[in-house]
Amino acid sequence: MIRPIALTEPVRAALSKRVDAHKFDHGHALVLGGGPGRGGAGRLAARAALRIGAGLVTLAVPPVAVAENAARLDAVMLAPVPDGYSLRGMLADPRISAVALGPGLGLPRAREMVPAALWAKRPVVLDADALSAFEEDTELLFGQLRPDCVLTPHMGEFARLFPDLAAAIRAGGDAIAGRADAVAAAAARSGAVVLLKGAQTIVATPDGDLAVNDATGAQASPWLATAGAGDVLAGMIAGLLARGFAPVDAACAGVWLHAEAGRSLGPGLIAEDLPEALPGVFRALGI
Ligand SMILES: NC(=O)C1=CN([C@@H]2O[C@H](COP(=O)(O)OP(=O)(O)OC[C@H]3O[C@@H](n4cnc5c(N)ncnc54)[C@H](O)[C@@H]3O)[C@@H](O)[C@H]2O)[C@@H](O)CC1
Ligand SMILES: Nc1ncnc2c1ncn2[C@@H]1O[C@H](COP(=O)(O)OP(=O)(O)O)[C@@H](O)[C@H]1O
Repeated sequence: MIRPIALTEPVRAALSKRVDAHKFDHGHALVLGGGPGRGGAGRLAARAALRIGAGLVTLAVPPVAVAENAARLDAVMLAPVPDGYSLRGMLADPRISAVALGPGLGLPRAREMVPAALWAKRPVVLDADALSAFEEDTELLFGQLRPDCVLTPHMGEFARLFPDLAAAIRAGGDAIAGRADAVAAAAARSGAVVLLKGAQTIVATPDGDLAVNDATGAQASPWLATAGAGDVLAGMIAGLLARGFAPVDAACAGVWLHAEAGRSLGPGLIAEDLPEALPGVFRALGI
């Protein structure tokens, strides 16, 4: 049974901020960024995590990328994190309540940083290079995953981690039922929440919850097919995890708000616009 993703009243209520709360009540998201000249994707994710309401967001980059990022960031904080050892040290701070990595990370840095991020047993979003880096050894990745990890592949990344399931999707003519079965199987196999992106985005949990956000027909948002839109989604989900949302709720609410931001902007949108559209989306929801 596949349920449609909707923004329920409890989720809407959880998105608002209590009048007497302070920033640490809303969590601290850590986003890993890539090297010089590859920083855009991480910055998009970090900005999205902050806009969706995480109290603090830090972008952790290789020391050689600090100058580039310092010139581009204000509200998002910046930390030099050279290697996995250094990341583990940062994650000793229990106030860091969620981690996102993959966008723009590069495959070698992803291979080093993913185990360090998972070691800390904090909710984690794995996207882009954090998924592709394990194409040759998926069992190494799956052996470290937990139900509070959210994997956010597009179809190309999904095929790298689950080639047989991607083949089954293709064999079924890319029909929604076949995609849903494949994502459910991927969640069961990996032990994590799996979110397969696309015009119809599917979310599955290891224990069998299955949901779809259908951005076709009246809900179409075709201008989301633009570079960096997925990096923004990863950041939104990380921000919600940092705020304490359950993994499946963070994934579903993130997809819903991302699509709504896309619809509110319409033709001409680029990835940078999506986090900036969230205040308008929240206003329309009465948040
Ligand atoms: N502004 C930026 O800095 C951006 C950086 N990006 C980063 O660039 C790196 C490479 O990511 P890419 O996803 O571009 O490239 P990848 O090579 O990882 O994946 C793209 C490949 O997958 C295939 N594919 C199959 N189905 C697909 C689907 N539904 N959607 C997308 N691709 C599909 C494509 O044909 C292509 O061959 C990542 O680190 C990513 O985060 C991108 O996110 C784009 C924006
Ligand atoms: N035609 C479409 N209609 C609605 N949403 C789309 C469409 N194409 C892509 N998207 C959404 O846009 C985002 C694209 O992410 P992704 O493919 O990872 O791009 P990138 O790697 O460039 O960030 C996903 O959230 C996906 O669901």
